[in-house]
Amino acid sequence: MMERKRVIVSERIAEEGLQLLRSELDVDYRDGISRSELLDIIDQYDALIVRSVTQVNEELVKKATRLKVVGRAGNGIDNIDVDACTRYGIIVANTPDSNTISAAEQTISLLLSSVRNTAWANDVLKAGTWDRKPFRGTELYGKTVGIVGLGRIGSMVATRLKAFNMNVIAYDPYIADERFERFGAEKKNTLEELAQEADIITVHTPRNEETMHLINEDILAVAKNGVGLVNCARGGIIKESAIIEGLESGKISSVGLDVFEKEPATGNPLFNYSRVVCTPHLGADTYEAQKRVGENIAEQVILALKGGIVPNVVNLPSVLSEELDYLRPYITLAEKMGNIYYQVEKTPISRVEITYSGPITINETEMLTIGFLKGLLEPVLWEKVKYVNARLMADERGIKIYERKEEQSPKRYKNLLNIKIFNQDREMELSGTISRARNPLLVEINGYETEADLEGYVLMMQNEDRPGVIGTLTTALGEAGVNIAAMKVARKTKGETAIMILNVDNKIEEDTLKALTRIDGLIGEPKLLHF
Ligand SMILES: NC(=O)C1=CN([C@@H]2O[C@H](COP(=O)(O)OP(=O)(O)OC[C@H]3O[C@@H](n4cnc5c(N)ncnc54)[C@H](O)[C@@H]3O)[C@@H](O)[C@H]2O)C=CC1
Ligand SMILES: O=C(O)CCC(=O)C(=O)O
Repeated sequence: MMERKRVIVSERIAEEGLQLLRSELDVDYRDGISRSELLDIIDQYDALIVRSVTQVNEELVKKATRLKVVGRAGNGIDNIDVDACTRYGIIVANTPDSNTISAAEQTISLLLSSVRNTAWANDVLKAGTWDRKPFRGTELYGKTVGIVGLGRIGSMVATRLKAFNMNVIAYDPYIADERFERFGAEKKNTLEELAQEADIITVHTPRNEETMHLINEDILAVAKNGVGLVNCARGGIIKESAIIEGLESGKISSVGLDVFEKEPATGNPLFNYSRVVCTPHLGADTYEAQKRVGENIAEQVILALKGGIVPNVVNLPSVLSEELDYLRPYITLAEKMGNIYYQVEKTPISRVEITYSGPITINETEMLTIGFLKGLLEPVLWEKVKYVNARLMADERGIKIYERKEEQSPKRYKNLLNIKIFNQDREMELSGTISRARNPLLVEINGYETEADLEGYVLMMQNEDRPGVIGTLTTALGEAGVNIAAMKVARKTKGETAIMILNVDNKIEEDTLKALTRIDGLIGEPKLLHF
């Protein structure tokens, strides 16, 4: 029986996700495991599932010799060194759509409770004082909310706040104008412009070098007096020391925070301010979101361990799942075409030119190129090359890749992949498509037209185009106990050279291959390829 793959789950995920994992994998559920223990044992696992606390950095990845996939049960990936994972060929997958509704609702909750002093009043009342004076709040009606980052969550916040009759303005330099229109947000070209007009600013960007302390003293200096702030994205996007300054000066009148510069946050100086409402990173903590997140990450990790192409891989181009279903056979085709070169040649490659043609070009073809590169490098790098690091590895080897798309296929096949591989002396040219049964088909090699299945063992050789050569070869194979499943012969000009491509049922031993070279009329060494 095949040994089950092992996954360690280092933070709390929903039971539904755990159940799914247990149906296929050996699961170690170690919520809250110490860093040192995780570092000690990580080399025993094929997969790691984390939330926002576990730091998946180079230190961990280096020790994780078996690790194939890191599943981020959630959205933000700022606790994961994606580049390090990519270098080590580890897939990073997350669940970007599973908790966005909850995060948007938590934003609204923090916004309302901060402008109405709900948490502060709650504390005072429960401590025994009935007093209404200090807690007078402000309405949202007719006010302006400034949304920084109009992505998945920012746009949900926009549509929800419209229902409060708020005027929505937004700053997001990376999206098309059409998106502002779609969510009824007035576009602001600079953060300063947004700050000057907003009564409340809420941030919904990822945290990175560019967005760390995005809202700082300088932005607050141009903001309206009495501005409200909400951060349900990542700690530090609004600079905490600037918030304190603004609260002290009266510039800021309310703050809602779900996230902090340092988490877990205990004893944060912001906790001393009554006008600051805080929650311990609860944006995604609803039953619904956690069920979705848990199930989704479990599905992706299982799929990744089976070698499948996973929908939300962070270190691969994103492809919609319906698109992926259509592209999958072409990715396999590209991978198998790539697999040919180093099984036939031993010379380093300088350049590859790939032309995609036909209706397939409407789609994002990046995954096909990645599949090709993975297949290309596999015979030399074995298991070290994965989809996630294939481009990087090709780059490290100085292989330049040029890609083109043509609407019309130049041949009778609807969709065609034409690949030219150049080494210092010559070029190998391959064309391929997929068959009706959606299997990979090589339709041309170095100008010889053929139709060969790239499956199992494939024998390729050149021969003189004259009577008797094929017969002698097939007899020799038969005598060696090799069964031929399919055979294609192709020539360019009658009487010159031809090529033969044979699908055979079993591996051909070295001695038999050597013996074939002695057949009169065969040119060069026959090559046995395996797919
Ligand atoms: N509190 C919580 O529990 C949760 C927090 N989050 C956090 O919410 C944030 C947003 O998540 P999504 O909406 O899913 O991300 P998203 O990727 O869909 O949207 C982010 C938007 O920010 C924009 N952006 C990037 N840099 C910017 C900049 N310098 N200025 C203005 N806009 C910029 C992008 O163009 C994009 O439209 C992330 O930081 C995520 O980690 C997500 C889920 C739960
Ligand atoms: O609850 C969590 O794991 C954190 C959620 C979050 O911040 C995210 O998904 O980005």
